[in-house]
Amino acid sequence: MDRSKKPSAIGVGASLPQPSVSVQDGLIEASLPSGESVTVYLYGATVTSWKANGQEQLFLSQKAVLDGSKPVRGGIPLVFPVFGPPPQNHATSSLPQHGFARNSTWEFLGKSSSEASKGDFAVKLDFGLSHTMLSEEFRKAWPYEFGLVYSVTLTKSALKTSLQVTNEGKENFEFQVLMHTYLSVEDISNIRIKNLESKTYVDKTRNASTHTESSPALAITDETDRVYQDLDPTKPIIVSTASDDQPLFSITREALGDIVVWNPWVEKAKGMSDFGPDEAYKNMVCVEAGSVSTWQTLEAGDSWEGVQSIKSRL
Ligand SMILES: O=P(O)(O)OC[C@H]1O[C@H](O)[C@H](O)[C@@H](O)[C@@H]1O
Repeated sequence: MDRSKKPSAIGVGASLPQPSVSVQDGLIEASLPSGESVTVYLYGATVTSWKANGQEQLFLSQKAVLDGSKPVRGGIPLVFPVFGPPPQNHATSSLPQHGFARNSTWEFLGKSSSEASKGDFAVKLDFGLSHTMLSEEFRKAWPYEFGLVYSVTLTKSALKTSLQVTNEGKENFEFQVLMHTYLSVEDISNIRIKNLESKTYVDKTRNASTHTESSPALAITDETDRVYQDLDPTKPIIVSTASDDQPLFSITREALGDIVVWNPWVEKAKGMSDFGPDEAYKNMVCVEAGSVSTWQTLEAGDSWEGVQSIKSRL
């Protein structure tokens, strides 16, 4: 008799559904028994899909390039160590727009899972990037010894992304960081963004002029590219529907005091070769948690951590 095939009490227990993680061809996928899932490319450690409540929550352009030849247009690209075009006469001056994190290949450091209560799982995926892993071009352009650990945690109710930056060298460096989240929405005209009222913002569509937000519920009706500054990270940014005031997303942050709101609208969308279809600007809004209005200085040996947590359809 083949005893190895005999069912046992332990065997029955072990067959209860568990989170699963698959790793193949530069792609990590995790899913929970309750149906939520997340997909992360090693290229850029870019989250490209997050499914919750039976629906995709992130926008990914149909023309997004996924072969590692350019940053992914959609999902959650990571911006580090500079946001936007680098300033002149700064340590980041020779880097491309938004730095190198989104266009470098990260390593998968591993997974862990926990069960808060019966059947309520969390699965965490960790990714790493360090100085020696960069291309020669990026290493030369930003010669600091750094370590990044990016953790993506999927639970039934939320997707949490946290980035830890460590200065592993002997000299201080300055950085900016941003989680460039492309949220998927059905119809941009029915979207309102709350909890920005009375905050100062820089409008990049109007010569980087400074304004104060007057609206309690921001509507996107044109090209929008604003950097809201000095928010209370623990106060959630709420993305809701205009028609019935239903909350779609709630975004809390730790140590990420700025929020960028971006929608390319008609002309800019047409002008991006990797954005498509042209009309897809109606189905996305970027609400990007970051620390970009000033520079973080990291002393030798020190670490810093920024966290974003997105809940969907509360
Ligand atoms: O085209 P990318 O380099 O991906 O940048 C896309 C967008 O990112 C951010 O939201 C910036 O505020 C925008 O100014 C920029 O256009």
